[in-house]
Amino acid sequence: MTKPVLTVTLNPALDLTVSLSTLHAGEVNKAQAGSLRAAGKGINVAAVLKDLDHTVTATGFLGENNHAQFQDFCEQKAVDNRFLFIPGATRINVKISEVGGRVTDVNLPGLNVPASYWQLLKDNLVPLAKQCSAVVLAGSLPPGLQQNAYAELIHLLKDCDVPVVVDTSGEALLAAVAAKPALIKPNVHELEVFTGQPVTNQQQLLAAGKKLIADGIANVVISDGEKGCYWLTENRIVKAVPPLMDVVSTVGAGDSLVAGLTHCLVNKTALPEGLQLACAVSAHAVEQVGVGILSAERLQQILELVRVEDLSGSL
Ligand SMILES: Nc1ncnc2c1ncn2[C@@H]1O[C@H](COP(=O)(O)OP(=O)(O)O)[C@@H](O)[C@H]1O
Ligand SMILES: O=P(O)(O)OC[C@H]1O[C@](O)(COP(=O)(O)O)[C@@H](O)[C@@H]1O
Repeated sequence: MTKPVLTVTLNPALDLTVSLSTLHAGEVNKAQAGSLRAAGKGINVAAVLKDLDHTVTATGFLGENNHAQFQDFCEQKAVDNRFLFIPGATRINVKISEVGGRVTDVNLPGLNVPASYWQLLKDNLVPLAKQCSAVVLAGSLPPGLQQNAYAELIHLLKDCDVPVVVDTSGEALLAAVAAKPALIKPNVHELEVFTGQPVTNQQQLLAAGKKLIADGIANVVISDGEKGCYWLTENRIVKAVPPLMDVVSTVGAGDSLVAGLTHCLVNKTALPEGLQLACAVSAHAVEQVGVGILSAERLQQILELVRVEDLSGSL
């Protein structure tokens, strides 16, 4: 039996998605539909990995006042639930989804993590990770944690012989990169913040990616919304471009890409096939509210329409 993937969600969220035709800011808006789902980056990654047939263990922090939906999620998806409960309520993030695909996100800071619970999470991490095939650290850091929190976890995981995948932003990403995880997945905006340089074309994007490779990150994947994604390694650069999709909501596209990339790392799927699959998984996410593989047939249809390009010549 294959080993599970461990996902770590330090700052989960209940995503309140409201769908309306057009958002009028500053006015009373009537929504057509709404839903509240267990989410946050690592949880979305866990959901997609399950659909890609991985066993998954999930840890992180949940507020003890409103964890039912997360517990249900783990039960329904058969995810091994190793969350720690902390005082208070998990944040609710609001996603306003308009016809035509525009999404307005309102994300709260999250629940304060007391120092004793952070220590407990770190104490539990290594024994869990030693049984796993990969560890995914994903999402923003909640109040109470230092910006080097992911870097600390990466250092702890060095003894476990598992690839560590990181998806975060800002200072947390900066500190994490210095600790050298196996794979990072910034989007273009996160890359601009990281480098302090504009990334407005492919040349600038590749230059920033190559700098990260030179800094010792083995796999740098840069996502650029509907324009697709790039996977850079020391000796290869591959680009994947998704087909034109009917967008329902782009929330969770990045997390789905991370799940697809983790799947490829664990299965040692070669490039360019790996990026083609991960790109298809992420494009499939925009056809739905939430994340997941709705059917293997649909994923296959999208996969066949993803264009891959080898840019290794520009190394
Ligand atoms: N409108 C879209 N149509 C098709 N695929 C998309 C679309 N938006 C995102 N994707 C896919 O999802 C990936 C991640 O999206 P992106 O918006 O870059 O990530 P993040 O959510 O982290 O900002 C993209 O690289 C692409 O493969
Ligand atoms: O941890 P952060 O950065 O605040 O992001 C949390 C939000 O991002 C999501 O995980 C979606 O992320 P992506 O759209 O980047 O895949 C939401 O479910 C959640 O509300």
